[in-house]
Amino acid sequence: MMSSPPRRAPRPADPCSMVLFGATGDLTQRLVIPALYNLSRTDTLPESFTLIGVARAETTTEAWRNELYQSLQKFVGAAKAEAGPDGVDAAAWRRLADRMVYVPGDLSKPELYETLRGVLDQAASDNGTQGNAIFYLAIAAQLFCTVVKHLCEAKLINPPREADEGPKFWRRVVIEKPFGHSLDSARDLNTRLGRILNEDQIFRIDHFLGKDTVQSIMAFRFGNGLFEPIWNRDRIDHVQITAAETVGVETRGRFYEATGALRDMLPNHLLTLLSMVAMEPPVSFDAANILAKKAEVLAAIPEVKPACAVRGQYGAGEVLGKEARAYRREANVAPDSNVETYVAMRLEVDNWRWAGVPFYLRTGKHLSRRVTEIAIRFKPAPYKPFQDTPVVALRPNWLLLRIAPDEAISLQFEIKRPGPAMDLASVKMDFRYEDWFPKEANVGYETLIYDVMIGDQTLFMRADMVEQTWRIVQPALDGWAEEDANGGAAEMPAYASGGAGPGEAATLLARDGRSWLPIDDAGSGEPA
Ligand SMILES: NC(=O)C1=CN([C@@H]2O[C@H](COP(=O)(O)OP(=O)(O)OC[C@H]3O[C@@H](n4cnc5c(N)ncnc54)[C@H](OP(=O)(O)O)[C@@H]3O)[C@@H](O)[C@H]2O)C=CC1
Ligand SMILES: O=C1O[C@H](COP(=O)(O)O)[C@@H](O)[C@H](O)[C@H]1O
Repeated sequence: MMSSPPRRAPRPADPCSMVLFGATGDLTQRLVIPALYNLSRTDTLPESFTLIGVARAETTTEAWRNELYQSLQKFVGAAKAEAGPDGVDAAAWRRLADRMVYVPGDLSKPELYETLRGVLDQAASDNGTQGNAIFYLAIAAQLFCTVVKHLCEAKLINPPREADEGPKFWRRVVIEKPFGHSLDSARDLNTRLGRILNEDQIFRIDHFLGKDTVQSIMAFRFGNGLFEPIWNRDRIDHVQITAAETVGVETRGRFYEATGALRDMLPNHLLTLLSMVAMEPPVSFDAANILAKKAEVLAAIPEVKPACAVRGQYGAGEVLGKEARAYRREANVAPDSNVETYVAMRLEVDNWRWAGVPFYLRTGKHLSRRVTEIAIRFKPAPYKPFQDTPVVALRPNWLLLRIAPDEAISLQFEIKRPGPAMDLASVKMDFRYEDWFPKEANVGYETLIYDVMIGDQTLFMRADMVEQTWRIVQPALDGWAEEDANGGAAEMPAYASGGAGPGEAATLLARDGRSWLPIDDAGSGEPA
C-alpha cells in the first residue's frame, strides 16, 4: 500500500440523544446500528450520547440489544485487528450498547411521546445530552407525517428560530427515502413538514451521498487542474450512469410492489450522481454553496420524455421459462405485477456547459454483475492522420468513476502498439482506492449520521431538490401508469435474471448511434 496524507480529525459531535423510530426494522439492523457501531469504533460518537429505540414489539432493552448484536455480526465488516472471533470489536459495541434503551410503543399514540419526553429528560440529566435530539424516522414513509405531528403536539420539536426565548438545545429529524411517491406527494410532504420544522432541522437522507467515492467526485473534478477544462459539451460526447445489482428484491417484495426500480433508485441515487458530475464549481465547500450548485443542475434538466424511459422486469411474462428467476414469483409480489425491476432513461442538462450531451441512466435488479459506475465518453480524435494505418476506427477515450465495488478511477486512451506499423491499441490508467488507502469497514451511513450530529446538511437533499427530481421523472411514471391502465401488463419488457437488462434499453442508445458499456465487463471501456 502506498503512503497517503493523514486524515483531518473530525470535530467532536454535539452531545445528543437519538430517538430511532423503527428500532426493530431492516434498515436499523442493516445500516443504522452498524454505522453507530462504526462511529463508536472510531471514537466519533459524542461523549454524551443516548440511543432510544422505538417500535411496537413488546421487548426489553436487554433483548433488543442482544438481537441487534446478532444482526451486527452479519452486517458489519469490523476492522480485523480489533475484532473478536465474531467480527465485532467488543469494546466498541459495549460503549454503544451501554447507551441504548428500548421504549415499546405505537407511533400513532400520543402517550408514546409523553414517555419519550421523560426518557429524553433523563438522558439530559444522567448522560449530559443537553436536550439535543435527533429523531430518526426509520419507518414506512406513510408514517413520517404522523410522527412529526405527534412530536410537535408533544412539544418535543420546537423550531429554535421561532422561539425568541426558546430552548438552547437543537432538535433534528432524519427522513428516510423514498421522499414521496410522485411530484405531488413530495410537494405535499415538504409542505406538511415545513409547517412544523425549519429546513435546517430536516435531514433527507440518501445513502449514496455517504459513500466516499461519491463525495470524491467533487475532489476529483475541482481539486485537479486537468479535468475541469475538458468537462463540457466541447469535449464530452455523453455520460452513462449505471447502478446494476445482482440481487433481486429479496425480502422486500411488499415495499418494492409499491415502489419499483424508478422510485427506488432514480430520483435519489442516480440523480445524485448526475448532479455531482454535472454541477458547476462551488465557491466553497459549505452546505449552502454545494446545495445551490447541485440544485441548479437539477433545475436545468428537462422532464424526461416518456419515449426516453425504458422499463423492464426480470422473468416477466414467463417468457423466460419456468426455471428462470421471475419477479412475479417472489414473496409478496402479485403474480401479474407490472412493477419494473429495471429502468433506463435518457436525460439532458439544458445549460451552457451540457447542452446536447445526453446523460443515460440505468439501474436494475438481477443483472449479470454488481457495479455502480459513472462512465464519461469523450469525443473522438479527428480521424485523418490515421487514415493509412491498420486502425479501422479510432476508439474514444472513456473516463470511468467506479463507485462500487472495487472503487476506482480509470482512464482509457490509445497508444501505439509495439512494432513497425502505426497500429493503435486501447490501454488504461487505473487508480484503485485499495492501493492507496486502508479498506474502511464503513456501511456508508457513518458520515451521514455524524453530519446530523454536527448539523451539516451538505450531504442531504434540500426540499426544492427532491421536488426537482420528481418533476424530472414524473412523465415516465405517468406514461407507464397510462399504459398499464390500457392493459399493458403483457407489454412489460422482460429480461433474463443474470442478464444485461431488456433489449429496449439498448435501443434507447442505438437510436442515438451509441451503446451501453457492457455490465458484465464494466471498466473495459468497450461498447456492448
Ligand atoms: N431496508 C433498507 O435497506 C432501506 C430502507 N429504507 C427506508 O427505511 C424505512 C424503514 O424501512 P425498513 O427498515 O426496511 O422497514 P421494516 O418494515 O423492516 O421496519 C419498520 C419498523 O417500523 C416499526 N413500526 C411499524 N409500524 C409502527 C408503529 N405503528 N409504531 C411503532 N413502530 C412501528 C416496526 O416495528 P414493529 O412492527 O415492532 O412496530 C419496524 O421496527 C422506509 O422508509 C424505507 O423506505 C431506505 C433505504 C434502505
Ligand atoms: O436504496 C437502495 O439502495 C440499494 C443499493 O444500494 P447499494 O449501496 O447497495 O448500491 C438497493 O438495493 C435498494 O433496493 C434501494 O432501496
